[in-house]
Amino acid sequence: MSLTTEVPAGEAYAAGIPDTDEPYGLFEAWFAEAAAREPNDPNAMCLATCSPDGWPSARMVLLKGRDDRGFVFYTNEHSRKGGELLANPRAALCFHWKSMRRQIRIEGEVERVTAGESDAYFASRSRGSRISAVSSDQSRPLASRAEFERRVAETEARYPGEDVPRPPHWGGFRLLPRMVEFWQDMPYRMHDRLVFERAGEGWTTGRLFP
Ligand SMILES: Cc1cc2nc3c(=O)[nH]c(=O)nc-3n(C[C@H](O)[C@H](O)[C@H](O)COP(=O)(O)O)c2cc1C
Ligand SMILES: Cc1ncc(COP(=O)(O)O)c(C=O)c1O
Repeated sequence: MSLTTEVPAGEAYAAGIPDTDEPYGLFEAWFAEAAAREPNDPNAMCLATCSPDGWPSARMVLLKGRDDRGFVFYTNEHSRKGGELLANPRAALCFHWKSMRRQIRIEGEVERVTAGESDAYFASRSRGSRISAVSSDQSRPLASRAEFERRVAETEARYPGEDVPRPPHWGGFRLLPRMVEFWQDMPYRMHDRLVFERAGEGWTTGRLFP
């Protein structure tokens, strides 16, 4: 069974989302199409977190890994999102691929990835991005751009070689989905929505009114 349909450029899909009994195959099919079509960052997703007293916040992050456990992104744990995730480890993700008129929403609990996973990902980043991560107190007030540039120069001087160690507060989170919803634009706003909810080791599935 094919999980995807060719996207007519700039038009809505004629056919709806195919029935399937688990979400990951369909996610991979849509993600592969997005990677082939989107002009940049097909892995960009909106991450929503919530403070323990109920204030939500949302920002974009990049998906850096996916397996049967969940969806992985990397950030600074001292940031606003990091603090919220550590205090209230529940989150939501939202992909929107404009050229394909598709959305995927994912919700679930969040856990830290292992230090080994974070080390491996950090080591794969460019030297400049590692220097930047070490130099940035992400989400803290910054007096001026010059202050950040001075910090970057100090970090470069401290680590002249390739080895730029991962800060202990910089690492990955994995969202373990308990809900995944696929949304596809259809003519006259008669969109198609296919939702999956975790049920033990498997999934229940159904459609929602658009
Ligand atoms: C397309 C895009 C991708 C981004 N990816 C990440 C990311 O993977 N990790 C990250 O920490 N910030 C990323 N950012 C920056 C965040 O959106 C945000 O500005 C920053 O993490 C601070 O968020 P916070 O104050 O809510 O913690 C990205 C921004 C954009 C626009
Ligand atoms: C501050 C920050 N950290 C991490 C990332 C994750 O992406 P990468 O590891 O490719 O830099 C991004 C991406 O935009 C980012 O802006």
